[in-house]
Amino acid sequence: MHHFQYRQGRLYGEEVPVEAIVKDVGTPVYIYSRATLTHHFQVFDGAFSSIPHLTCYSVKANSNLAILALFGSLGGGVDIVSGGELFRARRAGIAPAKIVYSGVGKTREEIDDALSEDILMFNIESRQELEAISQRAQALGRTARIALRVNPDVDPKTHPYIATGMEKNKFGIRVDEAIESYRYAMRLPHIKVVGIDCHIGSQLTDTQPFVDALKRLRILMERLYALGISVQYLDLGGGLGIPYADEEPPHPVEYAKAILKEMNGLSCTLIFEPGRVLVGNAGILVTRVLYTKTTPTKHFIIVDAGMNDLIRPSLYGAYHHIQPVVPYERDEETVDVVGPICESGDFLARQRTLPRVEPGELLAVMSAGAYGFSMSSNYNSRPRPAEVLVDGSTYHVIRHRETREDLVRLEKIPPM
Ligand SMILES: Cc1ncc(COP(=O)(O)O)c(C=O)c1O
Ligand SMILES: N[C@@H](CCCC[NH3+])C(=O)O
Repeated sequence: MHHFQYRQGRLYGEEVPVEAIVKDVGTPVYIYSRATLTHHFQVFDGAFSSIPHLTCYSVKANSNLAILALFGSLGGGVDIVSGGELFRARRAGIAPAKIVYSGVGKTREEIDDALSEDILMFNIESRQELEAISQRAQALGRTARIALRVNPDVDPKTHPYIATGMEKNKFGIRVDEAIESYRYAMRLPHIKVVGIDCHIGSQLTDTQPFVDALKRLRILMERLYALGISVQYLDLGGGLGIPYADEEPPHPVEYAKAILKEMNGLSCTLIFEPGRVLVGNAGILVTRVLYTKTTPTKHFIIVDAGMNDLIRPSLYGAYHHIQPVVPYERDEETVDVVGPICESGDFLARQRTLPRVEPGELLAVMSAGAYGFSMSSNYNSRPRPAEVLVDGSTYHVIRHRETREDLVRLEKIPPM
């Protein structure tokens, strides 16, 4: 369910015509719907209302302060993976007691910042990291609450670049090393073992891998319990997929049912780190057609958004539905929708059947709310797009379009 629908032949974000936003803000522009974001959060969070839990939105999916503040206002916490994300979360008013910190490469400076903020929990990904956090906590006179991120070695059946819970991935600690690591953690000064964590991958379209991972974590928890180590938090990560094309991922309620069934009376507070499922279909990227071009083998639609603005098609071969902002009856053709970047890998769609579009026309790239702006870059010295949050019949620019001055702001020419 999302709030980007046609009304009287024009695409709207909630009550606002997309063309009106473009007239004001230009293209390319990311547009998000507050009603959709709110609905998605409430459905996900509400699905677990029968047990103690904390929904920690995964900041990397879309890191705009307005989005973080919105989820914060709905009772959410956050999952962070860097000092930059910690800074954003705090700036958006997220309480440290609702922040969990994952990631394989936390630096000393980042660890110190998170210790000083007294976040809820570090999700530890290696022995060396555990030692580093213990040392820093001791040096700062703090106690670090920790969970070990366990790699349960289950196949999430997703794109290999975004599978994280298999033995060959860099993430987490192997299940058979976990017991020893927990015993070790219990002996370390200034470390308080409070949880167990896993995150097996992203864009999962089946509940089974989540259930399989939970089964393995349960067994581990029981073994830990037998050794006198009990944990208060069970963090199951994120990963629930969304429909981009014809995928049929489980509804959050179905996902919750499968998890709650497998919990089977296990008593602890569940933590979730959903990203994509909350924001993916709550955002679109609007781009303008610059030119069309036909070669002996192809029709190209050249638009003003490129792989620097939305890298998912180029990086993962990901599908994003593309539709005209003002649709009307016309012939269709099979096209490549490409950007202005000087790379043949710069495309938003390949071999796609679309209505025959004209230069100047607006296209909406759907399902662009997750890993869209947050993965954008300035490649080819392109200022990054504006971001807009629609709220009923009004809208707010929640990030201004970058300027050319922004591009060179941090650069300096040394004496020549
Ligand atoms: C540790 C961790 N938690 C949560 C997420 C969010 O994943 P998703 O956007 O698939 O829900 C990710 C990204 O895959 C992650 O690496
Ligand atoms: N960036 C990926 C998801 C990666 C999740 C990070 N752990 C995507 O666009 O699908």
